[in-house]
Amino acid sequence: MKVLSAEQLSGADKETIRKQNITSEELMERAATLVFNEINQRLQGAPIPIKIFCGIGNNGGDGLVIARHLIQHGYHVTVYVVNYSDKRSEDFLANYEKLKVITNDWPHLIKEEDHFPEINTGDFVIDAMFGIGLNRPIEGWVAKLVKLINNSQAFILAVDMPSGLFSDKTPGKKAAVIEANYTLSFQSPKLVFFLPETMDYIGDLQVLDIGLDREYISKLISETFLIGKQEAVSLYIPRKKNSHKGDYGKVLIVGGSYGKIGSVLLTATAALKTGTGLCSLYIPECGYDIIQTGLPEAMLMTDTDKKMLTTYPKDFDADVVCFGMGVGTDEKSVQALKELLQANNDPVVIDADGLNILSNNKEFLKMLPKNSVLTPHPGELKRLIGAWEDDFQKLEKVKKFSKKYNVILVVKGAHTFTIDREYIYINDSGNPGMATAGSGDVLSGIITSLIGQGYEPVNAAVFGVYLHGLSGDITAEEIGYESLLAGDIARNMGKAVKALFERESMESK
Ligand SMILES: NC(=O)C1=CN([C@@H]2O[C@H](COP(=O)(O)OP(=O)(O)OC[C@H]3O[C@@H](n4cnc5c(N)ncnc54)[C@H](OP(=O)(O)O)[C@@H]3O)[C@@H](O)[C@H]2O)[C@@H](O)CC1
Ligand SMILES: [K+]
Repeated sequence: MKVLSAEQLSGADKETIRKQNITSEELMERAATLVFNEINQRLQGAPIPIKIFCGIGNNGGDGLVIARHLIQHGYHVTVYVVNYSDKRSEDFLANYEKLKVITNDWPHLIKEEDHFPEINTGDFVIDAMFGIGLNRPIEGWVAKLVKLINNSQAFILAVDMPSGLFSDKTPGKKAAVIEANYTLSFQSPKLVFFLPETMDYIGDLQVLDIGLDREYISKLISETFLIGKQEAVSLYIPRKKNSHKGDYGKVLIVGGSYGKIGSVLLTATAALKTGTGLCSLYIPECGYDIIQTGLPEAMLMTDTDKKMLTTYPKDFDADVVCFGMGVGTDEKSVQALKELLQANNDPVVIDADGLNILSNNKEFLKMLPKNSVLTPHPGELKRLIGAWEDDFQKLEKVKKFSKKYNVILVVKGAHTFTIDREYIYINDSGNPGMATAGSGDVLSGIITSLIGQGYEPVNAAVFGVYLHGLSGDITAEEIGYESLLAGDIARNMGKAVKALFERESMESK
Protein backbone atom coordinates (compact mmCIF):
# COMPACT_ATOMS: atom_id res chain seq x y z
CA MET A 1 0.00 0.00 0.00
CA LYS A 2 1.29 3.45 -0.90
CA VAL A 3 2.00 5.79 1.98
CA LEU A 4 0.90 9.22 0.75
CA SER A 5 1.90 12.69 1.88
CA ALA A 6 -0.59 15.31 3.11
CA GLU A 7 -0.26 17.16 -0.23
CA GLN A 8 -0.94 14.00 -2.21
CA LEU A 9 -4.01 13.28 -0.09
CA SER A 10 -5.35 16.79 -0.54
CA GLY A 11 -4.80 16.42 -4.30
CA ALA A 12 -6.66 13.09 -4.32
CA ASP A 13 -9.41 14.74 -2.31
CA LYS A 14 -9.87 17.49 -4.93
CA GLU A 15 -9.65 15.11 -7.89
CA THR A 16 -12.25 12.81 -6.31
CA ILE A 17 -14.65 15.70 -5.79
CA ARG A 18 -14.21 16.69 -9.44
CA LYS A 19 -14.40 13.21 -10.97
CA GLN A 20 -17.20 11.82 -8.81
CA ASN A 21 -19.08 15.09 -9.12
CA ILE A 22 -19.65 15.41 -5.39
CA THR A 23 -19.16 18.28 -2.98
CA SER A 24 -16.40 18.32 -0.39
CA GLU A 25 -19.17 18.22 2.22
CA GLU A 26 -20.40 14.96 0.70
CA LEU A 27 -16.88 13.54 0.84
CA MET A 28 -16.66 14.56 4.49
CA GLU A 29 -20.02 12.90 5.13
CA ARG A 30 -18.76 9.71 3.48
CA ALA A 31 -15.46 9.62 5.38
CA ALA A 32 -16.93 10.47 8.77
CA THR A 33 -19.83 8.04 8.33
CA LEU A 34 -17.26 5.26 7.93
CA VAL A 35 -15.76 6.32 11.26
CA PHE A 36 -19.23 6.29 12.83
CA ASN A 37 -19.86 2.77 11.46
CA GLU A 38 -16.66 1.49 13.04
CA ILE A 39 -17.54 3.01 16.40
CA ASN A 40 -21.13 1.78 16.26
CA GLN A 41 -20.03 -1.72 15.35
CA ARG A 42 -17.80 -1.88 18.42
CA LEU A 43 -19.93 -0.02 20.96
CA GLN A 44 -23.20 -1.69 19.90
CA GLY A 45 -25.25 1.09 21.51
CA ALA A 46 -23.44 0.94 24.89
CA PRO A 47 -24.51 3.85 27.13
CA ILE A 48 -21.00 5.16 27.82
CA PRO A 49 -20.26 8.89 27.89
CA ILE A 50 -18.80 9.96 24.54
CA LYS A 51 -16.97 13.28 24.45
CA ILE A 52 -16.09 14.62 21.01
CA PHE A 53 -13.51 17.38 20.72
CA CYS A 54 -13.81 19.11 17.34
CA GLY A 55 -11.45 21.66 15.84
CA ILE A 56 -12.69 24.31 13.44
CA GLY A 57 -11.25 22.92 10.19
CA ASN A 58 -12.24 19.82 8.27
CA ASN A 59 -10.98 17.42 10.93
CA GLY A 60 -13.40 19.19 13.25
CA GLY A 61 -16.05 18.90 10.53
CA ASP A 62 -15.51 15.13 10.54
CA GLY A 63 -16.04 15.17 14.30
CA LEU A 64 -19.36 17.01 13.91
CA VAL A 65 -20.62 14.46 11.36
CA ILE A 66 -19.61 11.58 13.66
CA ALA A 67 -21.39 13.35 16.53
CA ARG A 68 -24.60 13.74 14.50
CA HIS A 69 -24.74 10.06 13.61
CA LEU A 70 -23.96 8.95 17.15
CA ILE A 71 -26.67 11.20 18.57
CA GLN A 72 -29.18 9.97 16.00
CA HIS A 73 -28.37 6.41 17.09
CA GLY A 74 -29.07 7.19 20.72
CA TYR A 75 -25.54 7.45 22.09
CA HIS A 76 -24.73 9.72 25.06
CA VAL A 77 -22.70 12.36 23.29
CA THR A 78 -21.30 15.73 24.34
CA VAL A 79 -19.74 17.82 21.61
CA TYR A 80 -17.04 20.40 22.30
CA VAL A 81 -15.76 22.85 19.73
CA VAL A 82 -12.15 23.65 20.48
CA ASN A 83 -12.22 27.20 19.21
CA TYR A 84 -8.52 27.76 18.56
CA SER A 85 -9.26 30.10 15.64
CA ASP A 86 -12.17 31.94 14.06
CA LYS A 87 -11.29 30.70 10.57
CA ARG A 88 -13.90 27.96 10.51
CA SER A 89 -13.94 25.90 7.33
CA GLU A 90 -17.06 25.87 5.10
CA ASP A 91 -17.69 22.18 5.66
CA PHE A 92 -17.24 22.63 9.39
CA LEU A 93 -19.86 25.40 9.36
CA ALA A 94 -22.30 23.37 7.28
CA ASN A 95 -22.11 20.51 9.75
CA TYR A 96 -22.27 22.88 12.71
CA GLU A 97 -25.69 23.97 11.44
CA LYS A 98 -26.79 20.39 10.80
CA LEU A 99 -25.90 19.37 14.33
CA LYS A 100 -27.85 22.31 15.72
CA VAL A 101 -30.91 21.16 13.76
CA ILE A 102 -30.96 17.74 15.41
CA THR A 103 -29.97 18.81 18.95
CA ASN A 104 -31.68 22.22 19.04
CA ASP A 105 -28.57 23.52 20.71
CA TRP A 106 -25.05 24.61 19.84
CA PRO A 107 -22.10 22.47 20.98
CA HIS A 108 -20.05 23.60 24.00
CA LEU A 109 -17.45 26.15 22.98
CA ILE A 110 -13.99 25.91 24.52
CA LYS A 111 -12.07 29.16 24.24
CA GLU A 112 -9.96 29.03 27.37
CA GLU A 113 -8.91 26.79 30.24
CA ASP A 114 -11.95 27.66 32.33
CA HIS A 115 -14.16 25.99 29.72
CA PHE A 116 -12.46 22.59 30.00
CA PRO A 117 -14.84 19.77 30.91
CA GLU A 118 -14.09 16.97 33.32
CA ILE A 119 -12.86 13.87 31.55
CA ASN A 120 -13.29 10.63 33.45
CA THR A 121 -11.75 7.19 33.29
CA GLY A 122 -14.71 5.49 31.64
CA ASP A 123 -15.24 8.19 28.98
CA PHE A 124 -14.85 7.55 25.28
CA VAL A 125 -13.03 10.55 23.82
CA ILE A 126 -13.03 11.29 20.11
CA ASP A 127 -10.18 13.53 19.00
CA ALA A 128 -11.19 15.56 15.94
CA MET A 129 -9.21 18.71 16.71
CA PHE A 130 -6.47 18.64 14.06
CA GLY A 131 -5.77 16.35 11.13
CA ILE A 132 -3.42 16.73 8.19
CA GLY A 133 -3.87 20.53 8.33
CA LEU A 134 -1.70 20.98 11.44
CA ASN A 135 1.12 23.31 10.42
CA ARG A 136 2.65 24.45 13.73
CA PRO A 137 2.89 23.04 17.25
CA ILE A 138 -0.20 23.20 19.42
CA GLU A 139 0.26 25.88 22.04
CA GLY A 140 -1.39 27.70 24.94
CA TRP A 141 -4.67 26.49 26.36
CA VAL A 142 -5.17 24.03 23.46
CA ALA A 143 -1.92 22.30 24.50
CA LYS A 144 -3.25 22.15 28.06
CA LEU A 145 -6.45 20.56 26.80
CA VAL A 146 -4.41 17.92 24.94
CA LYS A 147 -2.56 17.12 28.16
CA LEU A 148 -5.82 16.96 30.12
CA ILE A 149 -7.20 14.44 27.63
CA ASN A 150 -3.98 12.39 27.72
CA ASN A 151 -3.95 12.30 31.52
CA SER A 152 -7.60 11.38 31.81
CA GLN A 153 -7.30 7.58 31.37
CA ALA A 154 -10.27 7.80 29.00
CA PHE A 155 -10.21 5.69 25.83
CA ILE A 156 -9.07 7.99 23.01
CA LEU A 157 -9.99 7.50 19.38
CA ALA A 158 -8.18 9.79 16.93
CA VAL A 159 -9.85 10.76 13.67
CA ASP A 160 -7.42 10.66 10.71
CA MET A 161 -4.43 11.29 12.97
CA PRO A 162 -3.81 12.17 16.61
CA SER A 163 -3.98 15.96 17.03
CA GLY A 164 -0.55 17.52 17.38
CA LEU A 165 1.16 15.05 15.08
CA PHE A 166 2.52 16.46 11.83
CA SER A 167 2.45 14.29 8.76
CA ASP A 168 5.94 15.28 7.60
CA LYS A 169 8.03 15.99 10.67
CA THR A 170 8.41 14.85 14.24
CA PRO A 171 6.96 16.96 17.04
CA GLY A 172 9.38 18.30 19.65
CA LYS A 173 10.00 16.22 22.77
CA LYS A 174 7.67 18.32 24.92
CA ALA A 175 5.04 18.96 22.23
CA ALA A 176 1.36 18.52 22.97
CA VAL A 177 0.22 15.49 21.01
CA ILE A 178 -2.82 13.31 21.62
CA GLU A 179 -1.83 9.82 22.77
CA ALA A 180 -4.50 7.79 21.07
CA ASN A 181 -5.55 4.26 21.89
CA TYR A 182 -6.88 3.82 18.39
CA THR A 183 -6.50 5.79 15.18
CA LEU A 184 -8.93 5.59 12.28
CA SER A 185 -7.11 7.15 9.36
CA PHE A 186 -8.44 8.09 5.95
CA GLN A 187 -7.32 6.37 2.74
CA SER A 188 -3.60 6.09 3.39
CA PRO A 189 -1.48 5.54 6.48
CA LYS A 190 0.91 8.39 7.17
CA LEU A 191 4.68 7.87 7.46
CA VAL A 192 4.76 9.17 11.05
CA PHE A 193 2.53 6.29 12.15
CA PHE A 194 5.50 3.95 11.81
CA LEU A 195 8.51 5.95 12.99
CA PRO A 196 10.00 5.00 16.38
CA GLU A 197 9.63 8.56 17.73
CA THR A 198 5.95 8.92 16.81
CA MET A 199 4.40 5.45 16.51
CA ASP A 200 3.34 5.35 20.17
CA TYR A 201 0.89 8.23 19.65
CA ILE A 202 -1.20 6.15 17.24
CA GLY A 203 -2.29 3.18 19.32
CA ASP A 204 -3.91 0.57 17.12
CA LEU A 205 -4.26 1.66 13.53
CA GLN A 206 -7.02 1.12 11.02
CA VAL A 207 -7.04 2.70 7.58
CA LEU A 208 -10.46 3.40 6.07
CA ASP A 209 -10.90 3.37 2.32
CA ILE A 210 -13.00 6.49 1.78
CA GLY A 211 -13.24 5.90 -1.95
CA LEU A 212 -10.81 8.54 -3.21
CA ASP A 213 -10.28 8.21 -6.94
CA ARG A 214 -8.41 4.96 -7.55
CA GLU A 215 -6.99 5.93 -10.93
CA TYR A 216 -5.57 9.15 -9.54
CA ILE A 217 -4.03 7.35 -6.56
CA SER A 218 -2.59 4.59 -8.75
CA LYS A 219 -0.82 7.24 -10.82
CA LEU A 220 0.60 9.07 -7.80
CA ILE A 221 4.30 8.53 -7.43
CA SER A 222 5.12 7.38 -3.97
CA GLU A 223 8.49 6.29 -2.72
CA THR A 224 7.11 4.86 0.51
CA PHE A 225 5.14 1.64 0.82
CA LEU A 226 3.55 -0.26 3.68
CA ILE A 227 4.16 -3.99 3.30
CA GLY A 228 1.23 -6.11 4.46
CA LYS A 229 0.14 -9.60 3.52
CA GLN A 230 -1.05 -8.67 0.03
CA GLU A 231 2.23 -7.02 -0.90
CA ALA A 232 4.20 -9.94 0.55
CA VAL A 233 2.22 -12.53 -1.41
CA SER A 234 2.95 -10.65 -4.62
CA LEU A 235 6.68 -11.13 -4.00
CA TYR A 236 6.51 -14.89 -3.48
CA ILE A 237 8.21 -17.06 -6.14
CA PRO A 238 6.54 -20.50 -6.27
CA ARG A 239 8.65 -23.64 -6.41
CA LYS A 240 8.71 -25.59 -9.64
CA LYS A 241 7.68 -29.24 -9.57
CA ASN A 242 10.61 -30.14 -11.75
CA SER A 243 13.43 -28.85 -9.54
CA HIS A 244 16.26 -30.02 -7.31
CA LYS A 245 18.22 -28.67 -4.35
CA GLY A 246 20.67 -26.90 -6.65
CA ASP A 247 17.80 -24.66 -7.78
CA TYR A 248 17.28 -23.25 -4.30
CA GLY A 249 20.61 -21.71 -3.63
CA LYS A 250 23.99 -22.63 -2.28
CA VAL A 251 24.48 -20.31 0.66
CA LEU A 252 27.53 -19.74 2.81
CA ILE A 253 27.18 -18.38 6.31
CA VAL A 254 30.35 -16.98 7.82
CA GLY A 255 30.38 -16.12 11.48
CA GLY A 256 30.71 -17.15 15.11
CA SER A 257 33.41 -17.02 17.75
CA TYR A 258 34.04 -18.80 21.05
CA GLY A 259 30.86 -18.41 23.13
CA LYS A 260 28.82 -17.14 20.16
CA ILE A 261 28.43 -20.17 17.95
CA GLY A 262 24.69 -20.16 18.64
CA SER A 263 24.29 -17.12 16.41
CA VAL A 264 25.47 -18.89 13.25
CA LEU A 265 23.43 -21.94 14.20
CA LEU A 266 20.32 -19.72 14.27
CA THR A 267 21.19 -18.08 10.94
CA ALA A 268 21.79 -21.40 9.22
CA THR A 269 18.64 -22.96 10.69
CA ALA A 270 16.62 -19.99 9.42
CA ALA A 271 18.18 -20.25 5.95
CA LEU A 272 17.32 -23.95 5.66
CA LYS A 273 13.85 -23.44 7.10
CA THR A 274 13.24 -20.72 4.48
CA GLY A 275 13.99 -23.18 1.71
CA THR A 276 17.71 -23.03 1.01
CA GLY A 277 18.89 -26.00 -1.06
CA LEU A 278 22.43 -26.24 0.26
CA CYS A 279 23.69 -24.52 3.37
CA SER A 280 27.38 -24.35 4.28
CA LEU A 281 29.00 -22.62 7.20
CA TYR A 282 32.47 -21.26 7.75
CA ILE A 283 33.20 -20.96 11.48
CA PRO A 284 36.04 -21.12 14.03
CA GLU A 285 37.02 -24.64 14.93
CA CYS A 286 35.38 -24.53 18.37
CA GLY A 287 31.95 -24.59 16.73
CA TYR A 288 32.39 -27.84 14.83
CA ASP A 289 30.60 -30.25 17.19
CA ILE A 290 27.90 -27.73 18.04
CA ILE A 291 26.83 -27.19 14.44
CA GLN A 292 27.19 -30.82 13.35
CA THR A 293 24.97 -31.86 16.25
CA GLY A 294 22.55 -28.95 16.18
CA LEU A 295 21.99 -28.85 12.44
CA PRO A 296 22.95 -32.07 10.65
CA GLU A 297 21.52 -30.69 7.38
CA ALA A 298 24.32 -28.10 7.18
CA MET A 299 27.84 -28.58 5.79
CA LEU A 300 30.79 -27.21 7.62
CA MET A 301 34.23 -25.71 7.04
CA THR A 302 36.36 -24.49 9.91
CA ASP A 303 38.95 -21.77 10.28
CA THR A 304 42.40 -22.79 11.46
CA ASP A 305 41.83 -20.61 14.51
CA LYS A 306 39.96 -22.34 17.30
CA LYS A 307 38.14 -19.33 18.67
CA MET A 308 37.64 -16.73 15.95
CA LEU A 309 37.57 -16.17 12.21
CA THR A 310 40.87 -15.14 10.68
CA THR A 311 40.34 -15.79 7.00
CA TYR A 312 37.72 -16.55 4.36
CA PRO A 313 37.40 -19.60 2.06
CA LYS A 314 38.01 -17.69 -1.21
CA ASP A 315 37.64 -20.69 -3.46
CA PHE A 316 34.26 -21.76 -2.13
CA ASP A 317 31.63 -21.26 -4.79
CA ALA A 318 28.44 -19.91 -3.16
CA ASP A 319 25.42 -18.18 -4.69
CA VAL A 320 25.25 -15.82 -1.72
CA VAL A 321 27.34 -15.20 1.38
CA CYS A 322 26.19 -13.90 4.76
CA PHE A 323 28.75 -12.51 7.22
CA GLY A 324 28.82 -11.15 10.70
CA MET A 325 26.82 -12.82 13.46
CA GLY A 326 28.89 -13.56 16.56
CA VAL A 327 32.18 -12.68 14.81
CA GLY A 328 33.54 -10.05 17.21
CA THR A 329 35.74 -7.23 15.97
CA ASP A 330 39.24 -8.63 16.48
CA GLU A 331 41.81 -7.49 13.89
CA LYS A 332 42.08 -11.06 12.57
CA SER A 333 38.35 -11.16 11.89
CA VAL A 334 38.57 -7.77 10.16
CA GLN A 335 40.95 -9.49 7.76
CA ALA A 336 38.36 -12.23 7.17
CA LEU A 337 35.76 -9.66 6.07
CA LYS A 338 38.31 -7.93 3.84
CA GLU A 339 39.06 -11.21 2.09
CA LEU A 340 35.35 -11.90 1.70
CA LEU A 341 34.77 -8.51 0.06
CA GLN A 342 37.75 -8.98 -2.23
CA ALA A 343 36.47 -12.39 -3.33
CA ASN A 344 32.80 -11.50 -3.97
CA ASN A 345 31.14 -9.56 -6.76
CA ASP A 346 27.62 -10.78 -6.05
CA PRO A 347 25.46 -9.22 -3.32
CA VAL A 348 26.31 -10.30 0.22
CA VAL A 349 24.38 -9.96 3.47
CA ILE A 350 26.21 -8.25 6.33
CA ASP A 351 24.89 -8.25 9.89
CA ALA A 352 25.92 -7.63 13.51
CA ASP A 353 29.71 -7.51 14.01
CA GLY A 354 30.12 -7.47 10.25
CA LEU A 355 28.47 -4.03 10.38
CA ASN A 356 30.64 -2.95 13.30
CA ILE A 357 33.74 -3.93 11.33
CA LEU A 358 32.44 -1.86 8.39
CA SER A 359 31.89 1.11 10.73
CA ASN A 360 35.43 0.82 12.07
CA ASN A 361 36.91 0.39 8.59
CA LYS A 362 34.93 2.76 6.40
CA GLU A 363 37.25 2.06 3.43
CA PHE A 364 35.55 -1.36 3.20
CA LEU A 365 32.23 0.26 2.29
CA LYS A 366 33.37 0.93 -1.26
CA MET A 367 34.21 -2.75 -1.62
CA LEU A 368 30.64 -3.89 -0.92
CA PRO A 369 29.17 -5.63 -3.99
CA LYS A 370 26.27 -3.69 -5.55
CA ASN A 371 22.90 -4.45 -3.93
CA SER A 372 24.39 -6.03 -0.85
CA VAL A 373 22.00 -6.07 2.11
CA LEU A 374 23.03 -4.56 5.47
CA THR A 375 20.78 -5.30 8.45
CA PRO A 376 21.59 -2.87 11.29
CA HIS A 377 19.71 -2.41 14.56
CA PRO A 378 19.62 1.23 15.78
CA GLY A 379 23.01 1.04 17.56
CA GLU A 380 24.74 -0.48 14.55
CA LEU A 381 23.07 2.05 12.26
CA LYS A 382 24.34 4.95 14.35
CA ARG A 383 27.89 3.62 14.12
CA LEU A 384 27.48 3.23 10.37
CA ILE A 385 25.87 6.56 9.38
CA GLY A 386 26.48 8.77 12.43
CA ALA A 387 23.92 10.22 14.86
CA TRP A 388 20.66 11.81 13.69
CA GLU A 389 18.50 14.54 15.14
CA ASP A 390 15.15 12.93 14.45
CA ASP A 391 13.63 10.06 12.51
CA PHE A 392 13.11 12.11 9.35
CA GLN A 393 16.78 13.10 9.28
CA LYS A 394 17.67 9.46 9.92
CA LEU A 395 15.69 8.38 6.85
CA GLU A 396 17.43 10.99 4.71
CA LYS A 397 20.84 9.86 5.94
CA VAL A 398 20.04 6.21 5.28
CA LYS A 399 18.83 7.01 1.74
CA LYS A 400 22.03 8.95 1.08
CA PHE A 401 24.14 6.07 2.39
CA SER A 402 22.18 3.58 0.29
CA LYS A 403 22.74 5.67 -2.85
CA LYS A 404 26.39 6.37 -2.14
CA TYR A 405 27.35 2.74 -1.61
CA ASN A 406 24.68 1.09 -3.80
CA VAL A 407 23.42 -1.05 -0.95
CA ILE A 408 20.09 -1.92 0.65
CA LEU A 409 19.62 -1.23 4.34
CA VAL A 410 17.24 -3.12 6.57
CA VAL A 411 16.78 -0.78 9.52
CA LYS A 412 15.43 -3.01 12.27
CA GLY A 413 12.81 -1.82 14.74
CA ALA A 414 9.20 -2.31 15.79
CA HIS A 415 8.42 -1.47 12.16
CA THR A 416 11.47 -2.50 10.19
CA PHE A 417 12.23 -0.16 7.28
CA THR A 418 13.94 -1.54 4.18
CA ILE A 419 15.58 1.31 2.30
CA ASP A 420 16.73 0.95 -1.26
CA ARG A 421 18.05 4.28 -2.50
CA GLU A 422 14.95 6.58 -2.61
CA TYR A 423 12.48 3.82 -1.78
CA ILE A 424 11.21 2.96 1.67
CA TYR A 425 9.36 -0.27 2.48
CA ILE A 426 7.74 -0.31 5.92
CA ASN A 427 7.03 -3.69 7.42
CA ASP A 428 3.67 -4.30 9.04
CA SER A 429 4.15 -7.76 10.58
CA GLY A 430 5.80 -8.71 13.86
CA ASN A 431 5.29 -8.12 17.57
CA PRO A 432 7.16 -7.08 20.75
CA GLY A 433 7.92 -10.73 21.60
CA MET A 434 10.46 -10.68 18.79
CA ALA A 435 12.68 -8.25 20.70
CA THR A 436 14.79 -11.16 21.86
CA ALA A 437 18.38 -12.36 21.45
CA GLY A 438 19.13 -13.95 18.09
CA SER A 439 16.06 -12.55 16.32
CA GLY A 440 18.35 -10.58 13.99
CA ASP A 441 20.51 -13.64 13.27
CA VAL A 442 17.37 -15.43 12.10
CA LEU A 443 16.39 -12.49 9.88
CA SER A 444 19.80 -12.54 8.18
CA GLY A 445 19.39 -16.24 7.49
CA ILE A 446 15.96 -15.69 5.93
CA ILE A 447 17.14 -12.85 3.66
CA THR A 448 20.27 -14.77 2.63
CA SER A 449 18.17 -17.82 1.84
CA LEU A 450 15.80 -15.82 -0.38
CA ILE A 451 18.65 -14.19 -2.32
CA GLY A 452 20.06 -17.68 -2.85
CA GLN A 453 16.70 -18.80 -4.20
CA GLY A 454 16.78 -16.13 -6.86
CA TYR A 455 14.89 -13.23 -5.27
CA GLU A 456 16.23 -9.79 -6.16
CA PRO A 457 18.09 -8.55 -3.06
CA VAL A 458 15.57 -5.78 -2.35
CA ASN A 459 12.66 -8.21 -2.67
CA ALA A 460 14.50 -10.74 -0.50
CA ALA A 461 14.89 -8.06 2.16
CA VAL A 462 11.29 -6.80 2.01
CA PHE A 463 9.73 -10.27 1.79
CA GLY A 464 12.17 -11.74 4.32
CA VAL A 465 11.40 -9.05 6.88
CA TYR A 466 7.67 -9.66 6.40
CA LEU A 467 8.00 -13.45 6.75
CA HIS A 468 10.21 -13.06 9.82
CA GLY A 469 7.49 -10.91 11.44
CA LEU A 470 4.71 -13.25 10.36
CA SER A 471 6.53 -16.24 11.81
CA GLY A 472 6.95 -14.24 15.02
CA ASP A 473 3.22 -13.46 15.02
CA ILE A 474 2.33 -17.12 14.55
CA THR A 475 4.70 -18.09 17.36
CA ALA A 476 3.35 -15.40 19.70
CA GLU A 477 -0.18 -16.64 19.02
CA GLU A 478 0.92 -20.10 20.18
CA ILE A 479 3.11 -19.30 23.18
CA GLY A 480 2.79 -15.57 23.96
CA TYR A 481 5.36 -12.79 23.74
CA GLU A 482 7.51 -13.57 26.75
CA SER A 483 8.67 -17.06 25.92
CA LEU A 484 9.19 -16.46 22.21
CA LEU A 485 12.75 -17.46 21.24
CA ALA A 486 14.61 -16.59 18.06
CA GLY A 487 14.84 -20.30 17.27
CA ASP A 488 11.02 -20.49 17.32
CA ILE A 489 10.89 -17.83 14.58
CA ALA A 490 13.22 -19.95 12.44
CA ARG A 491 11.34 -23.18 13.17
CA ASN A 492 7.95 -21.63 12.32
CA MET A 493 9.03 -20.30 8.92
CA GLY A 494 7.11 -23.06 7.17
CA LYS A 495 3.92 -22.01 8.93
CA ALA A 496 4.56 -18.40 7.94
CA VAL A 497 4.89 -19.22 4.25
CA LYS A 498 1.74 -21.38 4.45
CA ALA A 499 -0.17 -18.61 6.25
CA LEU A 500 0.50 -16.28 3.34
CA PHE A 501 -1.94 -18.32 1.31
CA GLU A 502 -4.60 -19.01 3.92
CA ARG A 503 -7.78 -17.17 3.14
CA GLU A 504 -8.75 -15.82 6.52
CA SER A 505 -5.22 -14.67 7.29
CA MET A 506 -5.16 -12.92 3.90
CA GLU A 507 -8.10 -10.87 5.05
CA SER A 508 -6.82 -10.15 8.53
CA LYS A 509 -4.16 -7.65 7.47
N1 LIG B 1 -7.98 14.79 2.34
C1 LIG B 1 -8.88 13.85 2.59
O1 LIG B 1 -8.74 12.75 2.12
C2 LIG B 1 -10.03 14.14 3.47
C3 LIG B 1 -9.85 14.95 4.59
N2 LIG B 1 -10.80 15.10 5.51
C4 LIG B 1 -10.46 15.71 6.79
O2 LIG B 1 -9.88 16.98 6.65
C5 LIG B 1 -8.75 17.07 7.50
C6 LIG B 1 -7.86 18.19 7.10
O3 LIG B 1 -8.62 19.35 7.27
P1 LIG B 1 -8.02 20.82 7.19
O4 LIG B 1 -7.16 20.91 6.00
O5 LIG B 1 -9.16 21.74 7.30
O6 LIG B 1 -7.06 20.90 8.47
P2 LIG B 1 -7.26 20.57 10.02
O7 LIG B 1 -6.28 19.49 10.35
O8 LIG B 1 -8.66 20.35 10.36
O9 LIG B 1 -6.71 21.91 10.71
C7 LIG B 1 -7.50 23.08 10.63
C8 LIG B 1 -6.73 24.35 10.59
O10 LIG B 1 -6.05 24.61 11.79
C9 LIG B 1 -5.07 25.62 11.61
N3 LIG B 1 -3.93 25.24 12.39
C10 LIG B 1 -2.93 24.39 12.04
N4 LIG B 1 -2.09 24.21 13.06
C11 LIG B 1 -2.57 24.93 14.09
C12 LIG B 1 -2.16 25.13 15.44
N5 LIG B 1 -1.05 24.54 15.93
N6 LIG B 1 -2.88 25.90 16.22
C13 LIG B 1 -4.00 26.52 15.77
N7 LIG B 1 -4.44 26.38 14.50
C14 LIG B 1 -3.74 25.59 13.68
C15 LIG B 1 -4.78 25.66 10.14
O11 LIG B 1 -5.19 26.88 9.61
P3 LIG B 1 -4.30 28.23 9.70
O12 LIG B 1 -4.56 28.82 11.05
O13 LIG B 1 -2.85 27.83 9.53
O14 LIG B 1 -4.78 29.09 8.59
C16 LIG B 1 -5.61 24.47 9.59
O15 LIG B 1 -6.10 24.67 8.31
C17 LIG B 1 -8.18 15.69 7.43
O16 LIG B 1 -7.25 15.40 8.45
C18 LIG B 1 -9.44 14.87 7.52
O17 LIG B 1 -9.82 14.71 8.88
C19 LIG B 1 -12.11 14.44 5.33
O18 LIG B 1 -13.12 15.24 5.84
C20 LIG B 1 -12.44 14.15 3.89
C21 LIG B 1 -11.35 13.55 3.14
K1 LIG C 1 -7.50 14.24 15.04
